[in-house]
Amino acid sequence: MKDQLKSLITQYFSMKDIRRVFSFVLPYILKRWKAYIAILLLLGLDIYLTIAFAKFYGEITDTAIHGGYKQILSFIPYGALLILISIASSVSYTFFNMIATNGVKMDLKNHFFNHILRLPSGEVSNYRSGELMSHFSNDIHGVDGVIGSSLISLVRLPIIYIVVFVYLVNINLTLCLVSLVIAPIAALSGLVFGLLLRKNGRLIHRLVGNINSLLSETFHGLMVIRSFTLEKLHYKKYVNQNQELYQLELENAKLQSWYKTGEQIIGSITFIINLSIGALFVSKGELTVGALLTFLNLVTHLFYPITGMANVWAGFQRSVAALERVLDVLEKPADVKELPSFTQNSRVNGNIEYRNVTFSYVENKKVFEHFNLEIPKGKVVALVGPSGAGKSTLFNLLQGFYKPQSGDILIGGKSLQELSASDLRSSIALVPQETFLFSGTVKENLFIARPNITEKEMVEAAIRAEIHDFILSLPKGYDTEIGENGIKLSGGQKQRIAIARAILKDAPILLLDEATSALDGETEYYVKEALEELMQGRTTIIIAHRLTTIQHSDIIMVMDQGEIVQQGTHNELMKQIGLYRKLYDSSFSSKSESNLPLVAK
Ligand SMILES: Nc1ncnc2c1ncn2[C@@H]1O[C@H](COP(=O)(O)OP(=O)(O)OP(=O)(O)O)[C@@H](O)[C@H]1O
Repeated sequence: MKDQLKSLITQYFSMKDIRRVFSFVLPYILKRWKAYIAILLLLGLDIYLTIAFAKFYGEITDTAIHGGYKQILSFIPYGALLILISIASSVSYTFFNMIATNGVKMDLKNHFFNHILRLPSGEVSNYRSGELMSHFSNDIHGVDGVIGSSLISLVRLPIIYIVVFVYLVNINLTLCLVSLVIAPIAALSGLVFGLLLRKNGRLIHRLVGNINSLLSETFHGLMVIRSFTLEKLHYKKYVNQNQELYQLELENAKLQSWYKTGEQIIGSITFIINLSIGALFVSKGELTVGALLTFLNLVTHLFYPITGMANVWAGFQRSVAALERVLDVLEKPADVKELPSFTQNSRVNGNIEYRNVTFSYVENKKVFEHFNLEIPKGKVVALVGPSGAGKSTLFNLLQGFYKPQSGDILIGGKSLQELSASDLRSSIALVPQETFLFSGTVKENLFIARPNITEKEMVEAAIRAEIHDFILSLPKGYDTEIGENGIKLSGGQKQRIAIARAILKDAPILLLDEATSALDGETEYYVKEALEELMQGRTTIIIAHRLTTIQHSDIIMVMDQGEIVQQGTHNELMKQIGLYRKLYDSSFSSKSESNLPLVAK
């Protein structure tokens, strides 16, 4: 317990975390420097107005006591001017503070999104999507504590304290010294409060991240949850996490209300003591009523800058707790400098060569060791092999999603290391097993293939992919909404959209991850023709499951445990005793030849 408290206190005063957060937000603050300068100037005005108003109350009171009606009237224009300036200052302050706070937050979110898009695939797959969402929806907002008005308070509070102190010493030194006794109490209570809030803040951010992950997983895996009747279990999990969050937030609210009450009590005590002593001075004629009023008006400024500074510090702590989760992601090195985008002119083509490649996703579990494979330009190569042989990994490596630990991958003699992600990925069209459709129309989903696609090209591609008639049968044809918010397509329909995308991308290298079940016999017949046409003149690698595809490929590579164990044409391989024949026989024993899922799973 003692050690825990000690480490909490050490953390609380550790400048390392604060420095980490500041060095991160500083460039964003500097980008909005005009707004920050404006806020600083307005703070000067605010300090002037604070003193001016207090002086105004005092003087008008003394005039009311000693002077006449006419003299009081002469104060009115000055008072009105002060009010006008105060309104203008407050409106401008809100405006500039909005720019300084929300502008920084906007830039930060953009940067964060950009960074995630550039992170290596292996890194991103380690994060739960709900957790990443939570960084955007929750954690980044924690930056409030170190930017905008919170940051300006670092300058504002000490200045206001000094200015008011000097001004009040001039009014009455004794009263001023009495007020100073309160300062240590205010400082201590502020620090304790910040310490406790930091601890809770960390727990709350972590819990919100977990809750978001649970929600995201639940919605993504709803079918699995339903088929395994996990609804009750997931509901209980959610309720428990929510309850935990509620307790933490309740604790936070209690802390804050205690702190506010304490602040009010100390403020009231200071006020009463000052009023009593001040009244004594007034009765002795050492102080005018107006001067006492001015003093009482300003004395809170000897108190709240201290608690305010403690609050700012607590705000820093909360921000550190929230932002360290974001920083953990941001400090991971990105894969590419620029966000990749489609390039037409610097696409690559040629023989594809995996040269002495050693690769593992996780340490000590090599998928490939000194792996070699050459795929001739313009040929169709089918990869077959049992599950886990490394077929998909070959695709991942070729597209640069993962980098080999040693060895090299070359296209047309050029190492992938020399190619930009834009050039590499613009050269490859992938038809995956599972097609992802974005929320939007059919047209939008086809147009993502590359920029500047014409309507004519789009329709031609859809006709070739045997999906045009189906699209026309949809309520709004190519303008029908599909994806999450729209009409749901079958696996086969989605795959044909993916083929149309590949046709439109018109890339020199084609990667097909054949689905075993997405296409029925009839559709396959049509799609096969489209695919065969698409493969013409392109270097094609197919993770093949169907006999028809395998038979029409130029070379079949049989893979097992990260190695090519056999290669040749279908007829050549059938003559050999080996894995290919084994896979073929086991698949054939129960299936008809026309639509054959060949690869053993
Ligand atoms: N993202 C990943 N992280 C860690 N290991 C992975 C990852 N993806 C694949 N693996 C592992 O790498 C090995 C090769 O997997 P890969 O997906 O390339 O096989 P495959 O031949 O395509 O299998 P399938 O036909 O079942 O898709 C497997 O042992 C698998 O568990």
